[in-house]
Amino acid sequence: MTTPLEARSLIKAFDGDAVLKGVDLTVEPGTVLGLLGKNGSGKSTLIKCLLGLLKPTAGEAFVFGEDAWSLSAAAKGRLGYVPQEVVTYPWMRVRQVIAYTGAFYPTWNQRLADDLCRRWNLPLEQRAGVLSVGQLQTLGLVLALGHEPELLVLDEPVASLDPSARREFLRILIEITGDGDDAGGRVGESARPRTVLFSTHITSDLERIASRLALLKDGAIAFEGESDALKERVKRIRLTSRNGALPTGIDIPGAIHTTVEGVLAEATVTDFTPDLPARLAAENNVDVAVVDLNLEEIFVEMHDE
Ligand SMILES: Nc1ncnc2c1ncn2[C@@H]1O[C@H](COP(=O)(O)OP(=O)(O)OP(=O)(O)O)[C@@H](O)[C@H]1O
Repeated sequence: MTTPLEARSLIKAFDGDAVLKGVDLTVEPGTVLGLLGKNGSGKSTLIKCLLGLLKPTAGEAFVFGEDAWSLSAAAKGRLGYVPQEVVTYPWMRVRQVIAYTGAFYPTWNQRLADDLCRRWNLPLEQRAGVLSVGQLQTLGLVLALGHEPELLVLDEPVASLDPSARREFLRILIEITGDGDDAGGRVGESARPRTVLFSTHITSDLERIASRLALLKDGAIAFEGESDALKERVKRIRLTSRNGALPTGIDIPGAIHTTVEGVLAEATVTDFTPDLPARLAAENNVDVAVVDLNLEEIFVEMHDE
């Protein structure tokens, strides 16, 4: 099976200012990869370079093994993309926009599109130009899902959705990316593996649906892997002195944000290993407690480094 998306040493600079400084990223078939990064970290830029919508300054991007910059119509047909700002034909009614888009795809599933519109309460007779930002984003999702793409790329897909539309969207995403007998689920009945790349700031959404995470930081991928692996690697540790005083200059390997207050020291470590607590305890005459962090806390810690 060909790799749906790949970036190799991707560099993108605007007016000589590099936003992406050498990104290597492979999105394997069947994965739901959440792309996480601060505002302005380059998530949209990376997505656009990956899809051939922006020309990289250097490096390469591939979609289904094809050079993203000269993508064939066949590869484009296997791909669904929702940009951060959905642009459509304002004078058309929602129903017409959907029919117009569907006409481009031999695999268009109108039943699926109708189903999604119903579930997201899209006003089919409304002119697209007067839709709210959230409704427009929902329409973008219908347009991207209607041809049952193998690869879905979503740039902050839920940013403008209200909580109930967001929940419904995530439910649908879980359905279509479900594996085994449920592949395709009720939405789209094909059993093709679905690969999803989506960028977001909303870490709780990532926690629910992403099988893997990529953290974009300082123009490169700071972490790529299963979210559980990230949680195993990044922990907060609390050291309490056993004799009323902490040694000066405690050396905690991989520590970011160390605070010392009286007999208590706290640090976040980015390369935690199970033997670390016992080692620190023995070396410093302290009691060590390990605190698990959720993705949001990890995101904040790693960016405040
Ligand atoms: N066409 C462009 N010309 C000049 N600079 C650009 C262009 N597109 C993006 N940038 C700059 O690149 C940086 C990254 O922008 P990008 O939109 O990729 O970030 P992002 O991570 O998607 O941000 P957000 O989470 O806020 O959407 C920003 O500083 C932005 O100003």
